[in-house]
Order: sequence, then structure tokens, then C-alpha cells
Amino acid sequence: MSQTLARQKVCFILNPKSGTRSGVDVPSLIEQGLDTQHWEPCLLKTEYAGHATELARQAAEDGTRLVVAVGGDGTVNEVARGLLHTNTALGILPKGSGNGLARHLKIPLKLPQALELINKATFHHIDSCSINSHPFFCTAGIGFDGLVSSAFAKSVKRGLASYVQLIIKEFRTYLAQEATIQINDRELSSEFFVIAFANASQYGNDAFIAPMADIQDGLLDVCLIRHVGLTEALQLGYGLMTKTISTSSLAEFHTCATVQVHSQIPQHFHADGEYIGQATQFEVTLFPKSLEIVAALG
Ligand SMILES: Nc1ncnc2c1ncn2[C@@H]1O[C@H](COP(=O)(O)OP(=O)(O)OP(=O)(O)O)[C@@H](O)[C@H]1O
Repeated sequence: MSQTLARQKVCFILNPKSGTRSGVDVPSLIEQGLDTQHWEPCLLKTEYAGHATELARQAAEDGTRLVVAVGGDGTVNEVARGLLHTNTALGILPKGSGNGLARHLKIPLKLPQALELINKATFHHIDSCSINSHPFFCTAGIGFDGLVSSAFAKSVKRGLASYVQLIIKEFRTYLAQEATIQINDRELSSEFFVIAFANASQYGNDAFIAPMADIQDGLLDVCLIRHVGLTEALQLGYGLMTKTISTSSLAEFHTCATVQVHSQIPQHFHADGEYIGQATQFEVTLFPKSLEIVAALG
């Protein structure tokens, strides 16, 4: 006697503005590649920034088992924050420019292969974090990388090349800022060029700010970078792209579940590469195994 299992709902949320590969025909890809014996699909397109969170929350309320973010880290962040504290899992079809979380989770960057992973439906739980109550899943940062995300938000150009151009432009005038960090009952005061918080190991584009970060270990990896001149910037850039920054004397690493930062002057900050604004007080917290995902984790 054959038994038919009920199909589960999957909702794809597509950001048409993300990434540089706008030519990909996502509806056809889903139509041709999705295992419709297992999944009952719907496809929604975002119409404005922030829309993906509303769509994901609604899909979770409607009993959808899996919501797939089709976009980059900004879209993934918006979808994932709509799924926190629900029984709905996150999937990713990476279509962004950096795809930091997808890369960390070993989700294939080729969309047909990423869809195959959705078909396999292997679920895991990962940690999530917040900076001043803004959820993030990959990385957040204060200082120079906050400033770069602010400049990138204003730029019309996407992609790695325009990111690098902005870094070079902003680096010329940026000065490290005085801050006090409370971490594991210790207080560290110094000028900091970057204070980075890593749930996943990389910013995106395989730029590894915390190569040893484990997204399931209940710990944030905090990377502190103090004074940076031109020589140090080149060394750090090399360390980021070769996964060797953790062995550099220019970067100091700590692991913790919460961290507070105080700065006399307002500092720019970002969550998952999206510019948030400026603040003088920062509270960064990790929530263990708080998001269910489909990924290729071992
Ligand atoms: N319909 C839309 N119109 C304009 N902006 C949108 C729309 N939908 C989403 N957005 C915004 O687009 C921004 C960029 O999206 P996303 O981060 O996914 O792509 P990306 O920047 O190319 O990739 P990555 O972050 O991986 O580099 C997000 O901040 C999101 O809020």
C-alpha cells in the first residue's frame, strides 16, 4: 500500500534589486528544479526595503515550513529576522554580491545546486545575534566598516569592485576612535579602527574577519583592530582574503556571549553589511541555536 506524505509549504522571497546577476530567471529555475512532491511552492517579490521581513513573518503565520531568501545578505537578514521565534526555517538561494552567510553555511553559489539543497531539506539550528536590538546572522561592526557600509548604502553601484573603491576612498581620511569595550569581565580602552562581531566567519566575498567562528557554538567572535596605517591596511587586506587574519599581530580576538561598547563620540555601525546609523553605546548579544536553517553544515 503506498502512502502519500502531505506536501510542505515553501515560500521564496525574491529581492529583484540584489546582486549583480539580475539576469537569473528565478521563477523558471524553481519551476524546473524544485521537488514538488515534497514542496508546495509560492514566490513573492519584494517591493521595497524591509518588505521581506513582513512577507516572511506572514508566511510563518500561515504555517509555511521553509522561507527561502533569494538575494544577498541584506535580504537574508530581512527574511531571517521575520522568522525568529517561529517554527519556520530559513533557506537561501544566494543572489547577492557578497553572500557571506550562504558561503559560511556552504550553500552552493550556483542557484540550481542551491535549490538541490532545498530539495534535500536537511535542517540545522544556528545562533543569531543582535546589535542594539538589530538582529544579525553573519557579522556586525562598529567604526571603519560601519562607515564603509554607510557609503555603500548611498552608492548606486553594487558588487565587490565598488566596495573596494569605497574602502580606499574612506580609508584616506578615517581616524581610529576612542572606545571602551566590556568583554568577559574585562575592560579594554583604546582607539579602535574596527570592532567587528562575527557569528559567521566572513563579511562576504570570502573576506574572512574571523576564520575560526563557529555559527553553532553559542559564542560571538570579536575582532579588535586598533591603529591602521597604509602598510597595516595592506597586511589586513591580505589576511582577510587568505583566511590568516587570526594569526596577524594587528588583530586581537575574543569570544563571548555578550559585549558592551562605549564611545565618547557617535560611531557608525552595521548589521550584516546594512548600515544602521550612529551610536555611542552598543550592546551586542548572541542567542544560541535560535534560527532553524537548511544548509550543508557537517
Ligand atoms: N524591491 C526593492 N527595492 C529596493 N530595495 C530593495 C527591494 N527589496 C529589497 N531591497 C533592499 O535591497 C538591499 C540590498 O539587498 P541584498 O543585500 O540582498 O543584495 P546585495 O547588497 O547585492 O548583496 P550582499 O548583501 O550579499 O552584498 C537590502 O538593503 C534590501 O532592504
